[in-house]
Amino acid sequence: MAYDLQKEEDVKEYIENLGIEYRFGCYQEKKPQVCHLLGDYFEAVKKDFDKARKVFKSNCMDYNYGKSCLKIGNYTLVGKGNELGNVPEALTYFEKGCELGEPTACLHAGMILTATGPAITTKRDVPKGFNYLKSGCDNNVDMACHYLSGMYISGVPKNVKDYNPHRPDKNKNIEFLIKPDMKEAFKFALKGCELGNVYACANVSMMYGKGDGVEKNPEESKKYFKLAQELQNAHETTKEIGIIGGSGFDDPTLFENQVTRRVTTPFGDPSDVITEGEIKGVPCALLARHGRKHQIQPSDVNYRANIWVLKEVGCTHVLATTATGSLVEQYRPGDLVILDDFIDRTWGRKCTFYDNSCDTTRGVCHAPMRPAFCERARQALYRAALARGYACHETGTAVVIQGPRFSSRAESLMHRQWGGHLVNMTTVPEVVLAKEAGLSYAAVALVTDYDCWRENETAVSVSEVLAMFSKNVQKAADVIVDAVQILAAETDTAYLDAHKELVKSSIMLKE
Ligand SMILES: CSC[C@H]1O[C@H](OP(=O)(O)O)[C@H](O)[C@@H]1O
Ligand SMILES: Nc1ncnc2[nH]cnc12
Repeated sequence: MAYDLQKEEDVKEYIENLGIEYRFGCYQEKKPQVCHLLGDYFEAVKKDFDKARKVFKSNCMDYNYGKSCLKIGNYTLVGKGNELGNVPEALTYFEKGCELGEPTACLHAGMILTATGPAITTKRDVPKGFNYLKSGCDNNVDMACHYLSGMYISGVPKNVKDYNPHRPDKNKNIEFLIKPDMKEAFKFALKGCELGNVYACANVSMMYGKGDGVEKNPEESKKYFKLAQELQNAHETTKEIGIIGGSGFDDPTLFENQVTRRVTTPFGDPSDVITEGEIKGVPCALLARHGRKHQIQPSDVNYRANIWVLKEVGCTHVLATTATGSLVEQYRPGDLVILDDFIDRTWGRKCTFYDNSCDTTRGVCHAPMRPAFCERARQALYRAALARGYACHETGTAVVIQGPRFSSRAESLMHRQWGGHLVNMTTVPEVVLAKEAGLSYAAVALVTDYDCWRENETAVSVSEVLAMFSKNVQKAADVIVDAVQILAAETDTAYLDAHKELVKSSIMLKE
């Protein structure tokens, strides 16, 4: 029958029939391509992730369909709901997917096998991982080529602990599994760039500029720099929105068509995998600030890698959640607050990209902190909260303490006197680094407790924070989901350029 897809009833019927057709094609006719479509249907239309997972798994294992192996690998890597990800199991699916000719699965298998860092639970096998990455790159996965290029730029040490990323001169005598080789690095960067990877183009430009692995050529350097800029701008107008989930907030089921990627950065590994997908059609990327198992304490979070990775996957905005204590009576547990300022009480955290540890961020960056947060992103969060009818305060100053301990009573009273409304442990340096990265950044705080300043009341505890957060987490999720839509619908994006210009004008660099 012919459907008029302008009509709601026809669309509904069409979608139902599609489900029937896919079930028939998969269960009766046993066609793997149709089973994959059925999995997508369960995931994207029915939002029934358990069914989708079962279909993808069986289609990978029983019918050897590579694309389904990639899907079930991603599901297994991220975990779902309260179920945690299982990296070794995910790896088996990616390896199988790669062997079945699905090149993105090769990228994921290669990244897992070569990755290092606290979140890695698989045995490192660099030669095997290298081969997977090579196969991904040979089959035109730009990120695989970029990753290989990075391996050759720095070399891959046999023992990661021997390696000093900031002092190349100290690495001369250590044993490498892959020796630094700028010629190879250039070859892979060039291919990554040709495939449209902005960071690979930036590396090609750098190598031509310095004569690293290729003859020095300022003209070519400029050409590739321009290409990198163009690719970056093209990315940025697509408005991918990064979400940093704080304590109690890391729900990838918000996403449609999700894939996960384990991406590293010049500043080390981010807290966990990046989950990319869409929220009602808007491209988004989610990162759990403390890792999905909440295994990283506030002062050990690699904030630089977290912000960098979101920028690297193409985010223009970052919306963050944070669980906060209240320092004033009117900000009650359960309320939302859109942060507009902070007082920094942290110490020893890496709070700038511009410390000469990375070639792409040279000079000294004196970023202005008034306003600290992006006003447009803040307003999007606030409008979203109001439209939902949630108790939400339009402004609030967060005192950011070092943690992991909570404040003493005397400190809490002092923070109140300073004019703080809220207290947490993570907004600095996250907001500062987002500013340096030229991103539009805002944070919705969920008030979980009254810290410890009130007379005759027990002091805050982790169980209180988590219980309050989980009771109200839906509010934070709703506000983020709606703010994503508001930001994506905006046509005047001059403020995004202003963020980037601000960074440029804040950098001091003598040529
Ligand atoms: C779990 S209690 C303290 C912890 O909660 C907040 O985390 P996040 O900002 O990531 O939501 C607070 O900043 C502390 O890190
Ligand atoms: N009272 C508090 N102090 C610091 N961080 C917090 N996160 C939630 N409540 C907090």
